[in-house]
Amino acid sequence: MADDTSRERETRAEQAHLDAVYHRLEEKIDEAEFLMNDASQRSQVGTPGALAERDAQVFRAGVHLNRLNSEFEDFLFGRIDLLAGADATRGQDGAYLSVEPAQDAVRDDGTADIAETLHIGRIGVLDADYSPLVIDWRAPAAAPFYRSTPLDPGRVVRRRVIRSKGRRVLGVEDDLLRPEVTARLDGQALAVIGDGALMAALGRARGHAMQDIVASIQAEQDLVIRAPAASVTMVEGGPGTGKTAVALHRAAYLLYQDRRRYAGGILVVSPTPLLVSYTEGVLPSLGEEGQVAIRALGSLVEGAEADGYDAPEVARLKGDARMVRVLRNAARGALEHPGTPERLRVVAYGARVELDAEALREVRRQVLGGSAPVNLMRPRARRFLLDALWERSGAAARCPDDPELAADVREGFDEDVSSEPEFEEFLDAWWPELTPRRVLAAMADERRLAGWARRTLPAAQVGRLAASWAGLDAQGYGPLSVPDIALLDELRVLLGTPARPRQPTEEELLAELGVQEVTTAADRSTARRERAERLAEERTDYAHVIVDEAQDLTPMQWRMVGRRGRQATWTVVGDPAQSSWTAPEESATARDEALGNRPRRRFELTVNYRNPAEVAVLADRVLALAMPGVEPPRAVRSTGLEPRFAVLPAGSPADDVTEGMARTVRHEARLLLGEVDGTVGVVVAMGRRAQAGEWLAGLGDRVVALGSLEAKGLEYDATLVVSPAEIADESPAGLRVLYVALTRATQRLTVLSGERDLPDADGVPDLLRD
Ligand SMILES: Nc1ncnc2c1ncn2[C@@H]1O[C@H](COP(=O)(O)OP(=O)(O)OP(=O)(O)O)[C@@H](O)[C@H]1O
Repeated sequence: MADDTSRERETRAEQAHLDAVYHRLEEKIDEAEFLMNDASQRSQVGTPGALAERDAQVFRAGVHLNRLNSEFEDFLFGRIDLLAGADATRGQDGAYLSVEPAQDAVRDDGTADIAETLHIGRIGVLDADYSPLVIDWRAPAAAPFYRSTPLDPGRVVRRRVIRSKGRRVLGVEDDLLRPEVTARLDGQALAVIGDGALMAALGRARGHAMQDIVASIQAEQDLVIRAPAASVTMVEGGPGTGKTAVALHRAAYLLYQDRRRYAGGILVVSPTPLLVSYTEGVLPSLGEEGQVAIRALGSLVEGAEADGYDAPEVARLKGDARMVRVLRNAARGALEHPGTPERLRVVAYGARVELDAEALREVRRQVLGGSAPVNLMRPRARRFLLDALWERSGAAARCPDDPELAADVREGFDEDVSSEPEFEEFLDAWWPELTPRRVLAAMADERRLAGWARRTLPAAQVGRLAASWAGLDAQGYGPLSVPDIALLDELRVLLGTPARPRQPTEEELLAELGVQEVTTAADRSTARRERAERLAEERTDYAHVIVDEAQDLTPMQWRMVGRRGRQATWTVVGDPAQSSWTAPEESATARDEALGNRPRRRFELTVNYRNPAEVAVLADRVLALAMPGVEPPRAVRSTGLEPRFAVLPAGSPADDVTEGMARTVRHEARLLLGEVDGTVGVVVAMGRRAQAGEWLAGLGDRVVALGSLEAKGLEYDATLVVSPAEIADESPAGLRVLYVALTRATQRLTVLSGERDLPDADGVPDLLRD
């Protein structure tokens, strides 16, 4: 361990490097600004070639300035000191390419010289002489910063994490990867400061936003982040192993590595809006914005947004792949509605022709014999109606023998009928253009739904399903739950969207009027940006799709997500032991269908960075009940703070809200708030969500109440888990949901039991006893 003076000396040395980096950044900002000015002066020139060049320059300089001006909390965060490499070629970023040390890098007496020092940061910066001042964390030369371990150090002797804020270096933490070597740098012995950066990072207080882990990515995580973008990268790992963090860093890595390819957009699918807002800041902190869309499962369909939950049995039905058949029937059946006309009367060639209800039913049956989406069958419906009318009119019998003449007569008949406004009105009412929402609204009618679900869903469950949509109006607007969004997406495909004549753009209208467009470069760049934003919003097919908490996607949700990455490469991260979906095998089948026969690469993460060992031990008992035989991840940290067990006041039945329960939860939450600097999460059964929010009123914004399903993916410095038995009993996947609840704490855990939990004399509930 180094003394204070060497700590100060090392910090000062890093400060000098950071000063040099900022000096260089300022030079580059000046250069970029000069380019911008120069470009705008060239706008006077006015030839088309010069204008295009000016636009390109302004664009490049703008991007550059933007990146340099970004507020980086710790722009420079790492450093590695390396032995001489086995070969002496340099890569594009000025660093030596060799991963392995030269044979004579370490002398026989165990001494060695540091041959190269690399600083690692959020973006790369070259000095004026093209030597690397900072290496981008995603560049190949930065990989040893993450990959080297004492077992396999490669050229790295010392790995250093630099903590800084703005332009000030606050401190350094070192790991010595070759403790057996006595290394010298510029003639001085290599100092080693602190106990390593990982523990320092893990111990810090949490806020309501996830932090990036760029300074302390571990080797097994780095393998995933930098895995080649081959078809499907599957990552499994227990709670707290960094799956979400790794997935987000991988998005940034892919963009760095092949920006052109991923300009097609990266979609990150997250289970809840809470997790979306928790993770949203990570990519901007890595210097990436714009190309990555993080969306909750309830926000994947344009124009519909849901964050509500259904009762477990209803959610189970809505997620089941059998819903496809029900929806197909509904999409067709919903063509008939209370106002559907039962008779078609037209005048053709001066005579009245009529189709009655029976005839219309037969025509509808024939039209639906096709396989096209329902809304796209309208032209077919028109044709079949005309055929039926022609048949009924008897005109066929009076037709001339000459086929050409006969065709003319028939064409005249069709035109005659079609020109009647009544015919169009009839068609609109008889084959209306359906929207997914309208069909969902139709499914709220239990009798109709029973017909569409016959032979598919058990009759006894249809009523509950229909009742879940009772709040929708006839157009399908009203409260939606998250599983409804996948149903709307399926309906969107089953119904299809008829092509509409394209509206001319404003520019085209102006051009038609002979008006010359007069715009500035700034106007055009705004227009370009707006167009890009609009495209991003409308985008439904991505170049890469990352699915977080993949174990929770229902078969219907896999179908929805699969449609967004038909040509994509994929990263799928999850943990079967945390699945709140009741039929995980069905989900796995649906996942395999969505991913098709693309080759898979599998990775496993094995270390729990979130929970202290004291918390993990307790959670592992529930894991053993929920998934016997599954190996839990290894917790790397221990705090010496045992979880606390408290019991609700005697006589307050756990399934009845009482003053006592409210008081106890409040009291325990307050205790935890006093014990940690950061956040406190109070996790209750879904049925208690609303009440729990009220219990905590006035305790400030460091504490939040969560239903068990909402806790997915999140973490808090301290967690209060209220009645494990209530959480476990709430659904067939309840034990796995409880496992999620128990693995949210980074420091402290309190478990509060009611009578139903059968606590022992120490207050330990039945489910958590050894
Ligand atoms: N290498 C690392 N350095 C510092 N912190 C890390 C590292 N890896 C993970 N963490 C931290 O551990 C915590 C858990 O990470 P994350 O939420 O990504 O795990 P997860 O596997 O997605 O968990 P869960 O399955 O419970 O959702 C986060 O606070 C994350 O910042």
